[in-house]
Formats: sequence, structure tokens, C-alpha cells
Amino acid sequence: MSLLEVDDVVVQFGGVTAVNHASFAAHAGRITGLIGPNGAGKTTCFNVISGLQRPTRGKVRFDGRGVTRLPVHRRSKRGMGRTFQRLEAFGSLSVRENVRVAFDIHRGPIGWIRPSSADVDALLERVGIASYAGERADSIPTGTARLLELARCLAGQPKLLLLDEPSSGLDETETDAFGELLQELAAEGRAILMVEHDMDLVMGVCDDIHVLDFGSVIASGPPSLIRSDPAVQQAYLGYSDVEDAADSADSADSADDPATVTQVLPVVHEEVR
Ligand SMILES: Nc1ncnc2c1ncn2[C@@H]1O[C@H](COP(=O)(O)OP(=O)(O)OP(=O)(O)O)[C@@H](O)[C@H]1O
Repeated sequence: MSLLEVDDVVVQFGGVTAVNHASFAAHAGRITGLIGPNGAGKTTCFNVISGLQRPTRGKVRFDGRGVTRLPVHRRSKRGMGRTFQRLEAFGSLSVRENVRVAFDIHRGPIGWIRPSSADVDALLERVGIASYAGERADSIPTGTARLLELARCLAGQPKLLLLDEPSSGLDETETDAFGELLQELAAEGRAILMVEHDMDLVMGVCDDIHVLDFGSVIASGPPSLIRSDPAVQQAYLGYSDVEDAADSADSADSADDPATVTQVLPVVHEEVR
């Protein structure tokens, strides 16, 4: 059964339909990508899932229960964790203090049971930022700050991780390490739903991908299917010569090789941006 179900969600901002009857799911133990051109409705979907945005219509179910009307903090208590495009850490605190505070927040009324330094340091180690533990959060590189966001989120032991452009600011080596970390986190049973513009990462680590365009889900499936889907090519390429796009990908390699996917989509995405 899906851990998260988004069912026929519509979000309208005045005359703008940001999300248009979108339905998709995310499963425990799997990494799910939510991709699409700029303005496709990805962040609005995340806001609906996490409770920051009430949908005009439609439902969200999490862990077998409806959460559509639940406030953010109650979804968090049930096991949703989210990172944001905008960085949220306390700039004047050290990296270690930020993670310690995140533990405290998630432990709520029993927060007086302090996390041990070993808990905090193990988490910093896990996301690969232990060497920055004593640095002020406002002095660390952007990529490191994103990993700090992830550590703060993991302090709440979420069942579902909602990651909004988590790899921006990471270099290639860091992104590879980050992809491995995501796979480990999923293998431990978490569901990961990720909005991400780095198609190498998306195609390399996602088990399932949902593609949004103008607020609608235009394709869902594993990377190999998404890469060759005509509607996806249309959305990213902006013209209907689907066969050309498929041919160039096919000639590069087989459909199962993530590298071939990225030879089509990322280039196109840069053009769209
Ligand atoms: N609060 C708002 N009020 C009015 N329109 C909004 C609001 N938030 C988003 N929109 C519009 O809804 C549409 C979807 O925006 P959204 O930010 O969800 O897209 P996105 O796929 O996350 O884009 P990006 O990749 O650029 O972050 C866009 O047309 C955007 O301008």
C-alpha cells in the first residue's frame, strides 16, 4: 500500500490553476521523483502534501489516514518531514546546535530528555557534514546547508521525506554521495518524494517518477519509461517531434541506462529555464 496518496488534487490561485486534478503516490522503501518544467506545480503539490496549502479540491492520505485538513505540525508528528528550497537553519547557531535543536523540537513535551551528543554527531556523520559541526550555520556553503536541512529533518525520524531541490549547491562528487545516502534512507523503509532539477540524480536514483506539466500529471513510471514517454518529451522539448528525441536517446544506449535519459531531458530543461 502507498504511504502517501495524492488523490485528484486541484489548487487554484484566483484564475491560475497551479495543480489540475493531480493524483500520484509514494511508497515506503522507494524513491519517487516529482519533476516537470518551471511553474508546473511541483512546489504547490509539496505544500498541499505537507499542509501549507489547502487544496481547492481533492484529498491527501498518509499512512492509511486522510490528512487533507490536518495542520502542518500534526502531519509532522505522524511522520512527514520536509526540506525547503529556501534554507531554514538558524544562522547564528552552529551546525551541531542546529541538529540538537531539531531533535528537541521533534521530541516536543518530553524535549527535556536531551539527545546525546553521540546521536547528534552520528546524524552529522551520516549526512556527511561532521567536519562542519562547530561552524556557524550561516557560514557554511549552500550545498552543506542543504545537507544540514536533511539532518534536521531526519532528527524527526520521518516515515516520509519530502525533499525540495535537495541537490542544488552540491558539486558532482557530493551529488553522487547524496544519491547513495538517499538510497540507504529508502532501503531502511522510508518513502522519499523529491522535487529535483538534476536529471542525472533523478534518473539515477528514483524508482518511480511522476511528471507534472501545467499542474497535471502527464506521466508516471520508472525512469526508463519516463525517458521515452512522448508526452514528457513534448513537455520538455516544447515541440512535437517526439521521434527525434526518442531516436537520439535510443542511439545513445538502451532504455534501462539512466545515463541515456539525461542526454535528452537535462539539456532540454536548461532550454526551458
Ligand atoms: N501563492 C501563489 N499565488 C498565485 N500563483 C501562484 C502561487 N504559488 C504558485 N503560483 C503559480 O502556480 C503555478 C505553479 O507554481 P509552482 O511554484 O508550484 O511550480 P513549480 O513546478 O514548483 O515551479 P519551479 O520549478 O519554478 O519551482 C505557477 O504558475 C505559479 O506562478
